[in-house]
Amino acid sequence: MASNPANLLRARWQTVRLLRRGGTGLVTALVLTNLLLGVLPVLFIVATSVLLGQVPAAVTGGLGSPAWDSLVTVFVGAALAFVAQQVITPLRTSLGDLVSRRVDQQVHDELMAASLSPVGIAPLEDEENQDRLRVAALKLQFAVQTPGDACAGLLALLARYTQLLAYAVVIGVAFSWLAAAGLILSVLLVRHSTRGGLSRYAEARQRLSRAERRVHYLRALAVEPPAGKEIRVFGLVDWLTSTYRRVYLMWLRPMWAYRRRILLWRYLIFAGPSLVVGVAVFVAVGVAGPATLTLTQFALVVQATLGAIALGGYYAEADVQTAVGISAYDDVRRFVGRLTATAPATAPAPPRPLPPLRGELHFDRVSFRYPGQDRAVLDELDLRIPVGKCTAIVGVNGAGKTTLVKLLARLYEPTEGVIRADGVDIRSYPVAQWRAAIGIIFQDFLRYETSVADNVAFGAVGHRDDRAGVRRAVASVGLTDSLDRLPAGLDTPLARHLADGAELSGGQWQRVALARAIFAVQHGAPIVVLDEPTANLDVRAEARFFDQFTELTRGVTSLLISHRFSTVRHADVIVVLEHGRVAEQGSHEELMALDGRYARLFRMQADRVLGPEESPSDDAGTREVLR
Ligand SMILES: Nc1ncnc2c1ncn2[C@@H]1O[C@H](COP(=O)(O)OP(=O)(O)OP(=O)(O)O)[C@@H](O)[C@H]1O
Repeated sequence: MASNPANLLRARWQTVRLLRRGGTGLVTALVLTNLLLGVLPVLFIVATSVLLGQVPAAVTGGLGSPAWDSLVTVFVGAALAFVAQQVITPLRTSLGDLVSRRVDQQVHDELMAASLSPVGIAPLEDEENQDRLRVAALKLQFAVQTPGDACAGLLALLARYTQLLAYAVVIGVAFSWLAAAGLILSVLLVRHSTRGGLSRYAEARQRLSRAERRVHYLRALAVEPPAGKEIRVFGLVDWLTSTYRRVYLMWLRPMWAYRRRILLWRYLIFAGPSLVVGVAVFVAVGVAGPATLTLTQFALVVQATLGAIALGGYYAEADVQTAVGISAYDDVRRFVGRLTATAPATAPAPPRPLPPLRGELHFDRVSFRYPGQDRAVLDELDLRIPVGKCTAIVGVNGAGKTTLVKLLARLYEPTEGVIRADGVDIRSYPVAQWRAAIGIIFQDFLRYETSVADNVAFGAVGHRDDRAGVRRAVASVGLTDSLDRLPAGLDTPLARHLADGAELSGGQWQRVALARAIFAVQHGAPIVVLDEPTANLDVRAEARFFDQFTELTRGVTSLLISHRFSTVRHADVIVVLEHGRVAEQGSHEELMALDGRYARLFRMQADRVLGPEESPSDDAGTREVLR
């Protein structure tokens, strides 16, 4: 959150507007309870001061005298004011919690809607967006000083400031308006230092959020099961504890410096003068009071002055909540704003329905650079993928194979050039419709913590009820037997921590993902893309999968990305990608005959399988080995 006053004011105003989401009835009730909590302490000191003033007359009049009766009435009034405060304070807390949770729920919805809104994923990967989102989402997730808390805190301030105003009125009426104004001024000065300091503190925390992210990452390494294996096996405990300590201090030391500068010095600078004013008023009351004031007035002014001075401090129910919560909501707003401001993928022509594909997918001089990166991953790539055939893409790590798939799925748009389907720019089709035409299994496919059936059916979510189709897809990847052994078959949730949940092996998960792609094909996806589909499969499973896959994807345009040549060689066309361009393209036989990069890579892998002496020299033999 930017520290300039205009931005601060804007952020506060946004939070005030957020209050509407708490519901009119609930917010009104919270406003009223806060106003009451502002007035009741003042009523209490008025009552007790009057009580004190009436004591001499009541003592003189004795039990049962009118003065005594009046004393009792005032006492009851004071007691009522006291009891009402005790009753209303927890009520205010509960109402505040309700408003807070209601507001937070809606902020969560806003955040999710915004995160899901961009057509591609580039805005989600933006570093600044990530930092803002992480901080705001963490606060929301753990309900720590959330935007909702800021709303409840803002209303809690009503109670405090109403009280301050009422004390000032009491002092003005009973003693001196100048003293009242002086007191208000001194209290507001201290408040300014406290609140301003807290806002800046929240801002400083935002500035150090990257360092904080690293602290959280290292903490997670220590406590989360996936990292637990390697940390122990590689003996990384000492490394982890010392790195954590170093990184934590790298975050904490500037935080301490900020705290000293922002909180301590600000407090001393502002609190000093205000203390002088407070003491001056108090001395004036002490000196002039006994001569000019009645007993009631004297008690009233002393109590009101003490009460007002006590208000010049930190408000536990409002200060951190508003400072941090307002900053959290500002982060959410900025994140949402940046995402919605991201230009939607431009359609060069009015959207049109997707006709059946007949010819080719063409990456027409496509260049691509990831946002914020200098290096072009794809460089005027000219690649033609024949429709209805199986094309394999090979290339060294980082050659841009997965990037190519992300562009095809329109998760990013090319920096230059156009991707065409049968000559038509794919951006002229509605993005949802285009994506529905592609079944993609990414290398890092998602393992949804839901049933096996859902994990498969998410390949064509519109056909989630097609249990027979799910079973067919599962059978085609050879998973039927293993799944039958699960507690609830296809309905078994794939997460150990869920009731009756199960955990699958890496290879079983990969088969589930492949079944997802097959399910998409069953439901008419004309293009299927598999990124490293067999990396976790054993040799038999791989061979079986390809027999089935060829059968099931007959007529479908399939794209295989793999480092395993036993997978690649099944393709009709093989493309070697290098430095973001096509280096070679042809069938396995053609590329072997060419004796270029592909042939070299192929032989290298054969050598690894059998050793160079046994490595078959002729192509037919090599094929046999790698099958
Ligand atoms: N989200 C991203 N932001 C920035 N750079 C990225 C991103 N994703 C990938 N890259 C970079 O783009 C380059 C190509 O990555 P890509 O994943 O397409 O390679 P690949 O050919 O699929 O590699 P591999 O065989 O290792 O899977 C790499 O240098 C990588 O560092």
